[in-house]
Amino acid sequence: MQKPPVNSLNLDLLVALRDTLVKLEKEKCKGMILTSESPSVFSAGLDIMEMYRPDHNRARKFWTTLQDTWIKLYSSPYPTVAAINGHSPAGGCLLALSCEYRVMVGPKFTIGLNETQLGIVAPFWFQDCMRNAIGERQAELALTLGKMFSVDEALKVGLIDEIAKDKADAISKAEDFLDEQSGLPALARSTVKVAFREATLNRLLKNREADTKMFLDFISMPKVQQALEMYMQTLKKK
Ligand SMILES: CCCCC/C=C\CCC/C=C/CC(=O)SCCNC(=O)CCNC(=O)[C@H](O)C(C)(C)COP(=O)(O)OP(=O)(O)OC[C@H]1O[C@@H](n2cnc3c(N)ncnc32)[C@H](O)[C@@H]1OP(=O)(O)O
Repeated sequence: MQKPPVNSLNLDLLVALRDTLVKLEKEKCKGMILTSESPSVFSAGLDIMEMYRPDHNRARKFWTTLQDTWIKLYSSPYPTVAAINGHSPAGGCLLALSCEYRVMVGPKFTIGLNETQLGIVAPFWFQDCMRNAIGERQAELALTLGKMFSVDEALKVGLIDEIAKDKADAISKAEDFLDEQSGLPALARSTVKVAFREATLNRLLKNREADTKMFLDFISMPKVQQALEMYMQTLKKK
């Protein structure tokens, strides 16, 4: 990802990500490493400006493109690794969680689904991804708190798989993971992957329109708009 300053996921970046994932699948990609050009941020998550005082049609397109991107990434037949070389809150954490393996550069960055802290709610499929990685108990604790994990904490709870000392080390560890996968029969590998992920995928696939409506209704609430405005001001003041 290369959208300075913080790879916030606006409609344009999501379209680019989705189209890339579609292309990789068509071209029978052997493996993908998702990382960031930024030296300190993997992705700041959803672009707050897409949710603040939104145009209804654009907000709908934004959300359905996010759903498309997640579905493509989460169900990709080829192996995927997140080389998390910076902070990874909320939607950034979702992207990492949707890969099969996570290597994160330590020690100073943080990762987690922090939505509760902003007065917004992580959608059920964000929650499912966290639950699938760290288990029901730890996911409930993390999500209700909106906890951002340090790299050490993330490793301990199973949110990431390995710690790297810098980006080059993260990429090298990610390549090791891909090398290990490359010797396996591709169809058997992808069938097992999708079997593990099917229930989570189907939950969104069967409820896409309801999920979109919930998002649009939620961001139309004055209280939510107020929370987003205050949050943007805090970020700008910083
Ligand atoms: C009842 C059922 C309800 C169902 C609800 C359905 C849907 C609700 C939607 C819920 C989903 C939300 C998922 C999300 O992803 S929300 C976004 C959450 N993201 C964050 O909280 C991250 C915020 N950013 C940061 O914490 C930091 O920026 C950082 C990533 C740690 C990087 O810090 P630093 O390097 O110091 O950079 P700055 O803070 O100075 O930022 C630079 C620049 O970028 C702007 N910015 C940062 N993050 C965002 C963002 N997410 N969106 C838009 N813009 C962002 C920041 O304001 C600065 O701008 P200026 O240079 O103009 O000041």
